[in-house]
Amino acid sequence: MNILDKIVADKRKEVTLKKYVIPSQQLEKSVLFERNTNSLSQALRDSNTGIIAEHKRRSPSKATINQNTNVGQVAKGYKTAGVCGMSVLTDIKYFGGSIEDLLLARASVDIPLLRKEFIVDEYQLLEAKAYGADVILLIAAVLSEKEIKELSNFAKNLGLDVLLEVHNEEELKRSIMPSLDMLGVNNRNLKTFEVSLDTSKELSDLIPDDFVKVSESGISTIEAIKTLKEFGYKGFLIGENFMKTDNPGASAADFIQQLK
Ligand SMILES: O=P(O)(O)OC[C@@H](O)[C@@H](O)c1c[nH]c2ccccc12
Repeated sequence: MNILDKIVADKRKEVTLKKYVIPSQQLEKSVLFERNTNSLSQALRDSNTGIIAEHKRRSPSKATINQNTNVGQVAKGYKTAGVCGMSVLTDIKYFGGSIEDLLLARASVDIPLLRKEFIVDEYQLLEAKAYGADVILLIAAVLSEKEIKELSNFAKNLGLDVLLEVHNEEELKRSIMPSLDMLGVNNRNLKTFEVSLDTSKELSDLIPDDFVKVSESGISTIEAIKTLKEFGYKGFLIGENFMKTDNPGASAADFIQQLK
């Protein structure tokens, strides 16, 4: 079993338990369920910088990145920095996040928020909406074409933007469908943790122009963004490079300033 299989097996158990504790009907009663969402794909289309900044305490590939964060403050810092959106990791076991992190970010800022999670069940989409998300991530490596279709349509009906993440040509080819807003290429292989920006470069031509292209992971330099832009990317998902500093918001601000 690779790490991704383990994460997904644990996730299925977690979702089963959560359904008992907080049934779907209860999620639908959340005041946030009625909230009008903000589109990240539109924000990226309108932007020259395209930064999506992530809140990430730790990861299986890196252990601790930053355990002393106040997610509300990080969200405000990212917003002030001028990011297009913020990604909030909500997985507890492997990334040290929580669904409450999403809620705290929502209470602090009005920018588009991405629920960064291993989504395997519609329940998690109801939860995303109920806790204030605008966007959800679907990971092709853990979903069939049918699952991607069902989950993305379900998300669209809730008014959520959909970012579909791929890592290779096979995943990309079976995943392209109209219910997606953004196609993300993860430069990190979630099974081996190997990182290479070449993944984004190699797959860019295969992504139809109607989708906003996002490059994810391992981005830490202005040079990298300039190169990725030449390959058609409009969005850049950055976690560790900001989170490893004492002040993620300030480091995002400094980065975005240099991009302008
Ligand atoms: O910290 P980085 O290398 O900048 O990466 C951020 C983000 O791309 C990464 O956290 C990520 C991309 N896809 C994921 C799927 C699940 C968990 C995490 C991720």
